[in-house]
Amino acid sequence: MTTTPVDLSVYLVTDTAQCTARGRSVAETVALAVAGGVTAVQIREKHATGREFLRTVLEVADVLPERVTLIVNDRVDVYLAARSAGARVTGVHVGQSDLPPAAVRDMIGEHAVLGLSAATPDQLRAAAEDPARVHHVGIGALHATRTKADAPAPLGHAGFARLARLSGLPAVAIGGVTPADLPFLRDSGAAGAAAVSGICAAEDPRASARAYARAWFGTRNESLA
Ligand SMILES: Cc1ncc(COP(=O)(O)OP(=O)(O)O)c(N)n1
Ligand SMILES: Cc1ncsc1CCOP(=O)(O)O
Ligand SMILES: [Mg+2]
Repeated sequence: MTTTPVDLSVYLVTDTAQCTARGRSVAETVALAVAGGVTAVQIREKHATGREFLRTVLEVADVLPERVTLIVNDRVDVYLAARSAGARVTGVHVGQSDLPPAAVRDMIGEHAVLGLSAATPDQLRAAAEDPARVHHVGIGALHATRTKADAPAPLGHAGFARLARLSGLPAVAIGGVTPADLPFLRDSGAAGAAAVSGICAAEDPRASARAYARAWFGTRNESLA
């Protein structure tokens, strides 16, 4: 059983209110961020109706090149509806209070990518052992964040590195992540770094995404030089 290969290195998680406050739609923000070098995008909608959420996913899928992974936060029904509509969506991200991985896996099928939030050694162990084949974990909060009111307490670099070492699955850092964190995260074995406000609330999402991509890849990738 295989899941789609994905590159989570520079992972944009969207926030509609932050995009709107900058006078841009989520899809416009994503298009700029992709031009700047993000490799994965998660659509996260905490206040939208199902219909609005689906519309946003379809709009984003339309502007995404095939190489960029598209993940739906929380809503398996929205993921399934987007797939039924022919959109290229890669998977779903759920947290510890959302549907359990086994229920999600049953609905999304064997090939879809399943991400799970984990903030403790027990949660990491359970994720790695879960027969639902969790693909990767989101570990946070790295730093304090104003984007998610109920985010777990900040781990700091040392706390993240300890959890990433314990994780049997690829680990993405989230929560207050800035480009300055990326060399440390990469060196501590993270599979990627996720950012919301650092890109959605930026004056120039393309330049901001580029700063994350350069910090992660260096100038190995000539298009980022
Ligand atoms: C990559 C990534 N990691 C963690 C989260 C947080 O998910 P969750 O704990 O379910 O919280 P909400 O995002 O649903 O508020 C994430 N979304 N992405
Ligand atoms: C969704 C989520 N999960 C843990 S922290 C967080 C929000 C991160 O937002 P920001 O990158 O703006 O700090
Ligand atoms: Mg969730």
